[in-house]
Amino acid sequence: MMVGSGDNVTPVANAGGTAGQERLFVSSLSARDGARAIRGGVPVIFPQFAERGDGMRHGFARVSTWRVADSSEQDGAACATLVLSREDLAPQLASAWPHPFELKLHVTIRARALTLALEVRNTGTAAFPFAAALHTYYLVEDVEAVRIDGVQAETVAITDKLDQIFERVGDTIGFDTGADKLTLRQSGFTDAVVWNPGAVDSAALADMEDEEYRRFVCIEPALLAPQTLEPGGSWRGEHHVQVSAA
Ligand SMILES: O=P(O)(O)OC[C@H]1O[C@H](O)[C@H](O)[C@@H](O)[C@@H]1O
Repeated sequence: MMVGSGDNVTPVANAGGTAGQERLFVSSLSARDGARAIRGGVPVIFPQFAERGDGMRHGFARVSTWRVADSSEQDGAACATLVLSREDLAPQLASAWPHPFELKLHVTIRARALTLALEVRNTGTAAFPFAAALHTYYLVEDVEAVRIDGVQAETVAITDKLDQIFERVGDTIGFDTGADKLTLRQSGFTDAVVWNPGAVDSAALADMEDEEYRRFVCIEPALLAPQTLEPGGSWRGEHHVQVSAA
């Protein structure tokens, strides 16, 4: 599952007064039929990150069909809550991860801001460990113009493939897209992952055009060290994207 997929993409922000400007990248070759994870938007990573675990790569949440539990308009914001629980999983996914759980993704979209809040609840009778991330694909004009501040002491620039984990980051990341500036805030998520495949890896990805790597960067709020959730326990991570300047 991802936010901002395909034809019904919702603009995150009107940067610099440009109405309806798309902010999230979705690859032109991405599967949209649920057969594979969507290459773009905001895939929800749960219950494991990448191959840090013995389950499927990046977990099952991004290849499962979530339910829309609620949608509304409040104070000028469009809101929706999406839910995924064990009962929603395809049988082979459910049998591979035998823990009753509930995920809720609260999405709030304003003219110049997007907030995603992910809640994880243990609805079973035994503790389980999990990791999580919101694998946000930001659309940019030219990845080489991107500058990222706040994940390490120095500004991060992307000149080739970059796949880097930044542990224990602060709660605010400055993201200069090259065209304008976004402020990213996160809570609950302790880490951040920055990823761009570069030319060589991009060419090897079946669900991306060879040159599309130039058009995005992933900056992913993440909880990488597996967290143990006791029965009845819950965890919440928030991700807030704000257009701060044109
Ligand atoms: O190709 P995917 O399974 O969607 O993973 C895409 C990328 O996700 C994260 O950013 C990881 O840090 C990368 O190592 C990985 O290549």
